[in-house]
Amino acid sequence: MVTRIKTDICVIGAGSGGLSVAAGAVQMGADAVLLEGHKMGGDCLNYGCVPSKALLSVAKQAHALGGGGRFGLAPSPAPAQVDFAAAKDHVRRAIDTIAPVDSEERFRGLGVRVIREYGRFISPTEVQAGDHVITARRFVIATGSSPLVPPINGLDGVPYHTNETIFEDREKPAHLIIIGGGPIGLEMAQAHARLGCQVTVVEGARALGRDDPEAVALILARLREEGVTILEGLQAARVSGKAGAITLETQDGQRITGSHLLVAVGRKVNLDRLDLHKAEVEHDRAVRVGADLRSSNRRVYAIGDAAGGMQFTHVAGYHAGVVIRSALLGLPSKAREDHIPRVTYTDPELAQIGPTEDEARALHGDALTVARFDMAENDRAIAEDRRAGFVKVMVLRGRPIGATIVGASAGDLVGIWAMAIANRLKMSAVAGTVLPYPTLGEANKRAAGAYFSPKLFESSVVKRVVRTVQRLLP
Ligand SMILES: Cc1cc2nc3c(=O)[nH]c(=O)nc-3n(C[C@H](O)[C@H](O)[C@H](O)COP(=O)(O)OP(=O)(O)OC[C@H]3O[C@@H](n4cnc5c(N)ncnc54)[C@H](O)[C@@H]3O)c2cc1C
Ligand SMILES: NC(=O)c1ccc[n+]([C@@H]2O[C@H](COP(=O)([O-])OP(=O)(O)OC[C@H]3O[C@@H](n4cnc5c(N)ncnc54)[C@H](O)[C@@H]3O)[C@@H](O)[C@H]2O)c1
Repeated sequence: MVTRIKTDICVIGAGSGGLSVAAGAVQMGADAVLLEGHKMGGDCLNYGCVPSKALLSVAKQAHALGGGGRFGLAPSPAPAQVDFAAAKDHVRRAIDTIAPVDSEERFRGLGVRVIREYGRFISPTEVQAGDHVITARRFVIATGSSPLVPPINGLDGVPYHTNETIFEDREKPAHLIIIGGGPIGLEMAQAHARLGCQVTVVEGARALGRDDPEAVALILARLREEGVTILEGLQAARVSGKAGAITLETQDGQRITGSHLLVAVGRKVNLDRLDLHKAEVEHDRAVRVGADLRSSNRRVYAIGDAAGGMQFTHVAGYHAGVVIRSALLGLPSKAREDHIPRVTYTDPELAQIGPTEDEARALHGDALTVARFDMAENDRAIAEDRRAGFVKVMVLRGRPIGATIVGASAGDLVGIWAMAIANRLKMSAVAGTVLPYPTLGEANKRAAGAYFSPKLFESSVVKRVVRTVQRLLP
């Protein structure tokens, strides 16, 4: 028998974006229904950010154990003796520790009606989930994305991992072949290499191809030093073999044999189950939305990965805020992308916000100034021997529009530029901030200082003024 529910807001998908909308909605007094067909917490908690960062952290510890020699500590064997299954226990513990925050129980407690079924539109104003039919004033599609599995010859005949299975596997791969040198491919490459696996990355174009080439070169050099083989400009064309002995053949005929295979070639938005045509919601590879995140059906919003822009947890959370303002308060609300940072958590980390140097030069030509500071000159980086990297800031008419940071803790360091760009602050706001010494964060202030140095120290006008003032002073 069908149960009919009427609500203010029906959220489809309980991942990073959907959970934030549902929690915000009930806490602000709206009635909300939340649909989830699979695991509460979505990709980030179960198959994405959390397990990948947990595995990277074990790998970092293992790597550190092998690197004491340069500090005069008795060197341990490198790589450290790794209990791979125990590393996966750490991954599981991290997920289990966070899971209650995203759980059905917590959301029911907040007052959200949670239905553990996949939802599909049956009309422009109704969604069916199991034997529930939900009529809502507003719908939010927050269905996320899944690993894209490319049509590589033979792939369906061999066992392979995606991000949905690799974190579960407790058996240490002797040789992991990774198709795709994007953030997933490279994070997993470094994690596995540091845990004692042989790793080969096969990348069809350029690894981390959307990022600043100078920063990427630094990361690839580090990965190669650590033993990762990275083959660029080689499309995977065919795979064959069986568990434990998988051969990948590239388009130009090179053959690589490994024990395990990870496919990490991008994402496919989860739209298949939604019957979007019944809701008159237009889509291509994602739901088509405007800056207000509304689709062709004004009652229906799309957020996070489903909205087709930047695919990050913090973007899904930011979208949730935009939708809440519009759907709950009826206020005009638009999403921006210019102030959104992204970070790849290799070691060194790579953080980017706004355009890269090349992109900014193409957009603004001679009006652009690039301010830079090398981590090698940061006292804390020297003290800790973490000197690789730099801060580069793209500046237009005195305001930062982009930043690239590569180096230790780049993901944390980029925060100050995220704040500056989000609030359209001037470079003087960063240059004029006093930061504690010695911190890596001072590199940001020094980059801002580098922007002003030529104006201050190479200006004949400044020199003339100072000389005049000095003559007049008693
Ligand atoms: C390996 C990996 C590492 C990552 N690392 C990071 C990182 O470090 N930092 C970062 O910011 N981002 C990272 N990401 C990206 C991040 O995970 C996603 O951008 C984020 O999870 C998107 O949130 P979302 O709410 O759009 O979708 P999701 O979190 O994927 O949630 C969507 C939910 O909708 C459900 N669903 C789908 N269809 C339906 C339906 N019809 N009815 C009901 N429920 C449905 C799904 O089961 C899922 O639970 C990573 C991704 C991967 C794969
Ligand atoms: N730290 C983070 O925030 C983080 C980490 C992981 C993933 N993510 C999110 O997940 C998204 C997906 O990551 P991803 O790494 O899977 O995708 P991606 O699209 O960023 O990279 C995939 C790579 O695979 C290559 N490729 C495609 N087909 C190929 C083939 N047949 N042979 C060889 N190479 C091929 C592409 O050239 C590309 O470089 C990211 O863009 C990001 O939004 C974020």
